[in-house]
Amino acid sequence: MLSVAEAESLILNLTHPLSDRETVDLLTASRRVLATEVRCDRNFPYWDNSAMDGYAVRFADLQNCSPETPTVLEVVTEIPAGTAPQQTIQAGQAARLFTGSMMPPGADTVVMQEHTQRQGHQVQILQQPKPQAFVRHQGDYYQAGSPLLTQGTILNAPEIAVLATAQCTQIPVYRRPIVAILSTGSELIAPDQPLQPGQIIDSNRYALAALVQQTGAEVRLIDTVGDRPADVRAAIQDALHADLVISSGGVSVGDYDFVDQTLAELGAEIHIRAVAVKPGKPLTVATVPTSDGATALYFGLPGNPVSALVSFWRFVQPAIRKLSGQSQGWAPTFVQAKSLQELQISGQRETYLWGQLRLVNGVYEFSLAGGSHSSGNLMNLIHTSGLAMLTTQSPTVQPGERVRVLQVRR
Ligand SMILES: Nc1nc2c(c(=O)[nH]1)N[C@H]1C(S)=C(S)[C@@H](COP(=O)(O)OP(=O)(O)OC[C@H]3O[C@@H](n4cnc5c(N)ncnc54)[C@H](O)[C@@H]3O)O[C@H]1N2
Ligand code: MOO
Ligand SMILES: [Mg+2]
Repeated sequence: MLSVAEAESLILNLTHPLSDRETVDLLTASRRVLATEVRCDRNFPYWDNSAMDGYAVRFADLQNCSPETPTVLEVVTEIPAGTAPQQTIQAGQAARLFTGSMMPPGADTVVMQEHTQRQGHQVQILQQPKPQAFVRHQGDYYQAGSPLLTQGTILNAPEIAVLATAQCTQIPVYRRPIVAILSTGSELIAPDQPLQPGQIIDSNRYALAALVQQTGAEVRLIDTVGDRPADVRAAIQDALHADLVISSGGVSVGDYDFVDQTLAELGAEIHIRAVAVKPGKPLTVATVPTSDGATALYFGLPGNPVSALVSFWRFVQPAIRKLSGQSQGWAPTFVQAKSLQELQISGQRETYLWGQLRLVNGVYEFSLAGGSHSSGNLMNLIHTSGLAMLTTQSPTVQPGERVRVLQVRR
């Protein structure tokens, strides 16, 4: 059986970023992935400007200014923000200006208003400034033509602000991956149907749809299918129009587990059948030829609700991130946390225990979910924000000891 690390690297090697692009505007760019490098042909700040409401002065005019020995300057012009200075400041002169106002030629320093006393057309400078004080110089923060944003960056508020400032209003991004979601199982009913003995309400469909959306991909729901080979085959063929397929159920060794067999019939190359991980041991990863000559990446997740979610977080989410064109940050985030309880595993599989991860006074703390850690128990998954990882080399963690925790972004 493959180790988790082997499965992870195999999956990432099988995942090829999409190259199709589309254009979005600044208001629809959130969480999209930039498909090109962006440079700006302007400096930032665009021009020297004031960081304070006050007076633009010539530093050379000022000597040992204090309330007792103020320098008196002639205020020859006013420069409201948004206007261009009309006048060069000469020796003995000052300009009234405001935060964001352009610096006038001749002036090199700003004195904040609180350090001045205005008297008609004159201003007294009551405190000696440092040379160039409160001037935000052209190009201090960014020099025209240098790289600004790299291809593959996820666009969040800071990056969108930068794009707006660079006057980049039509933004090339990668198209979102389309992810098909398919639940298999003759026992499954939809949540709005009456429950008959032996049936199970399909929860994986909804959990996986939420996770796929949170990962920035587009969901394509395939009709839930019973454990009949012909139906499973038709459903998988339907799903293969997507870039990536996630099915749940039917990947173990039971008589009604038809996913692997169906994939093989469809010409798939099956790369993974099981991983030494708990929960989530039966995991099918395949590449399947599609009718239009492309290849879809197929994840057959185990049906148990916890196994399906943990497999998604550990293996599928990184693949969707890579598929999306993100240049980095595909891998799950692991942090070192202090365990609040004793953690213990048995058996030979790398094991993930779910619970809550909190940052308390700068230290991550992991609190194990109460109740049964069974892969069929989705009830105590509520509020899960971390999965503590225990390996066969160190199968126990004492309260207060450190443990690696996979951070589940909420
Ligand atoms: N003899 C063995 N039996 C099992 C093994 C094994 O190694 N040998 N592995 C066990 C493990 S571990 C897991 S995990 C499961 C995986 O089973 P399948 O992927 O084949 O899934 P199913 O048999 O179809 O269902 C398992 C379980 O999950 C429930 N389920 C399925 N789909 C959904 C859904 N959409 N929403 C909610 N619940 C779902 C299903 O009713 C079953 O209870 O196999 C073990 N068995
Ligand atoms: O590996 Mo299964 O996912 O433990 O229940
Ligand atoms: Mg089964």
